[in-house]
Amino acid sequence: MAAMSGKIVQNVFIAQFYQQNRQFGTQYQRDSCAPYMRTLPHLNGGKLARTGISSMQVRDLSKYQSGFVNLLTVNCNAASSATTVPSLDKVDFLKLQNGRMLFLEALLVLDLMLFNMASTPAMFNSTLTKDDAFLCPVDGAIMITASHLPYNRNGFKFFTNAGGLGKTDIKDILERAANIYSIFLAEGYSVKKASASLKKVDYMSVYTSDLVKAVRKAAGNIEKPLDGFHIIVDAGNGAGGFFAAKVLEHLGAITAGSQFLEPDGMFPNHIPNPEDKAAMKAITQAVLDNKADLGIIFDTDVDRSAAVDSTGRELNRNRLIALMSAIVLEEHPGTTIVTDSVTSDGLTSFIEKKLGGKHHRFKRGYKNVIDEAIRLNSVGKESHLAIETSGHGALKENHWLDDGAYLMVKLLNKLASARASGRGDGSKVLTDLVDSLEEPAFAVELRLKINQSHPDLKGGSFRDYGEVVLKHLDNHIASDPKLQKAPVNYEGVRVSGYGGWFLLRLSLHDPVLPLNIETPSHEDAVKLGLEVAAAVKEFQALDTSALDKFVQP
Ligand SMILES: O=P(O)(O)OC[C@H]1O[C@H](O)[C@H](O)[C@@H](O)[C@@H]1O
Repeated sequence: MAAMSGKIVQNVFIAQFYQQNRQFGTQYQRDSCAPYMRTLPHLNGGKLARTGISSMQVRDLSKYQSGFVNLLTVNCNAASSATTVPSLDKVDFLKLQNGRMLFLEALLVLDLMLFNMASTPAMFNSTLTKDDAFLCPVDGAIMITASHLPYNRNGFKFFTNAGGLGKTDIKDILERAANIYSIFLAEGYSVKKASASLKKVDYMSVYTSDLVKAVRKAAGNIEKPLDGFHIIVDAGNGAGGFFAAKVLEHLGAITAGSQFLEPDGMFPNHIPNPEDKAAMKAITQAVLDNKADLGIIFDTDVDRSAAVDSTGRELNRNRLIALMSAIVLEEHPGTTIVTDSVTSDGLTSFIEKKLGGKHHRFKRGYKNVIDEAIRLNSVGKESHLAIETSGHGALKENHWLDDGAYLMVKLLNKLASARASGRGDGSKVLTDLVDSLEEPAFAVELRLKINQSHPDLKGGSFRDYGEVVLKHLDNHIASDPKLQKAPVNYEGVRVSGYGGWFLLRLSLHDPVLPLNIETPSHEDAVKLGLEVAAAVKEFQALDTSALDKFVQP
């Protein structure tokens, strides 16, 4: 994911663009994203093959917007910002990069629908699946969310069935916004009038009923296939609270003890992130305290998830990948599982030796893994699952939509079908599937910052600098007989040694080189850490303090 720096405009707005790499038809995406061009061709009669993820977010640091998804908030903010309109007419829109103007543009569409609070996958789903009553698939969807980032990092996400937006798309949208804004100024601006065309719909009920149907179907069309199961949801005060009442309870599960279901962008309890230790501790504790069968945790906008079994064993990161691989490989023997780059060696042996599948360890970044799985299929290499240790996961059967709720539905299917076939062992059915996964005794991630203002960068970018560091490390490894470079590697420098491995790579968005180490012991990890420290010590702009602290005797 490439990031551009934010800019302060008239001390009122700060915005940043976050973009991801994309490999698909930018021209088509640009055209399909113009909100007032409603001639988007619908492929396959509405059931659309997805070619990517919406990946542009215009971030707005308004402190009044919370960190979860709420399209109603867009409406309210746009209306309340009307008082600031006069000061904006002098603004260069291309510098503004602010979401409010995009809302003005959206107001020109006919058939504009307001979904209220929704999850990221639900928004995307609305561009993919057919529902005549809701005019779905819609041509485009826009949401406001900070994803798992703090409340002051809200942004706009744009969804079309064709994938995300590129830099040129953003420029194009802002130019159109500038034009439309001048028309508004000339003809008289009225949010009230424009809002009258808004149709408020409860799209989440459409989306959740599909999830419910999927579990019922997997259990042989039983109405309440989870009858009596006690399943706890922790939404971390993000947007995922719906899963308890709208999915689990409809399937017959008891959800007592579920926590932090009420959206609160200040996240007063814990960060909604299935990789976060405090978050995993909170759901684990809730499962144990309530003697529940299973715990489910989502990130803020529900595109990531993880679970906890009845014994309190966390099913996240490599374990969640192993579990999903076991389920998918039962359905599609021999298929390729695409994962991010920081996955364990033990996961590879599990997928390949135990499950008979293929592990394609690719790059970090959910869009990267999904796009790679789509590419593999396009060249005749079958893949049904793309999944990251972060908890993002997408299945071919679900239009390659990275949907944390759908991942959990796959686990529920397993519970429900086991129950239906008389093997009602609760979450043991799941845990047994990953029993033989070998896990490292020691794992750590250290993030080494690049000081972008250091003279050592010689005016170049942090990326260029990071690449030089990686090249240097690569050469260092080649001359060390104790270390072996991974024969196949798509990102950074991955090296085996001392019974474990390390990977140093560039962060997708930050001026940081994350270093992951997994070894049989802390001592072995220190040995690998010392190798890296020796190789990078001459790079003055690299802040190695985290590594230095780690390798200290
Ligand atoms: O490269 P990093 O800084 O570790 O961040 C990588 C992560 O960034 C975001 O959280 C994306 O949603 C993830 O898909 C990605 O894996």
